[in-house]
Amino acid sequence: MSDASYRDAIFTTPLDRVASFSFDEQVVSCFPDMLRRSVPGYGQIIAMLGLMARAHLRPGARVYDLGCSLGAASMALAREMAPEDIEIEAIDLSAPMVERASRELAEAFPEHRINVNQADIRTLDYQPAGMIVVNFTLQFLPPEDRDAVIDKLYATLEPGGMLILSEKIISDDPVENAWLIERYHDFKRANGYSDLEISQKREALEDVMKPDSLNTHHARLARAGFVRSHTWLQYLNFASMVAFKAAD
Ligand SMILES: C[S@@+](CC[C@H](N)C(=O)[O-])C[C@H]1O[C@@H](n2cnc3c(N)ncnc32)[C@H](O)[C@@H]1O
Ligand SMILES: O=C(O)C(=O)C[C@]1(C(=O)O)C=C[C@@H](O)C=C1
Repeated sequence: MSDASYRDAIFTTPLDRVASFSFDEQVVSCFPDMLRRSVPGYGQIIAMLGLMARAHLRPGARVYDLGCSLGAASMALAREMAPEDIEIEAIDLSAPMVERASRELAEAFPEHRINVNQADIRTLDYQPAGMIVVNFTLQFLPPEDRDAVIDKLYATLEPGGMLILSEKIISDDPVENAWLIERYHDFKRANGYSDLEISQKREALEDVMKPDSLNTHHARLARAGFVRSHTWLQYLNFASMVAFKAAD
């Protein structure tokens, strides 16, 4: 497969039956364009990851990139950190994502210690880490599995460790929620998606992606043991949170 990135045209034609969204070859081939045009704040979040690592990571510590897709977060971390200062474990369940991410990361950062593995973040055998990035991945797990994953990530972090959790969110206030979704659809239209593409994508995601509210996320983080968590970015119905484990 070529590494070229194509324009996302997956939902441009009317479909008799819209299949559930999955991270297959078709999505892989247009994924950077899809993220850029579909996730408000995506570029800003990625750009901050290296700076967060610089500010908080113990030199040489392990960092997990969970649901790494094509490795954009790992790339941002490697760009900012010297090879001896970071060891990256990038994990994804999708074979085509892992195949392409491992090739591109090895080409771009031959000196860095970056392992890309196909695995389920719910059952992964985690090793101690200083930082964990979960960028738009938790939302794809069944809601009943999310508490246990966050508990595992808490246990994986070293004292003083940091979790970055980015997610599509809902608002607990129905009026605010409807407004955010309407403006999000405006955002997509402004980025070249048609009404048909927007509605078919929405249908495809309905059964596979169930966003939580920020309150639910922060309550889950607190319950897991994180000493503090806050939302460091919100752009429409997309947000990124940071959570810290207490230093010993
Ligand atoms: C929206 S994408 C993540 C984008 C990526 N983190 C970035 O910043 O560019 C969600 C990814 O999570 C992966 N994923 C979904 N469920 C997973 C699971 N249980 N274990 C590992 N990866 C999973 C998908 O294959 C997909 O590549
Ligand atoms: O297009 C949407 O409606 C989205 O929610 C965007 C979103 C995401 O939030 O992860 C959904 C699926 C793809 O992984 C890329 C982006």
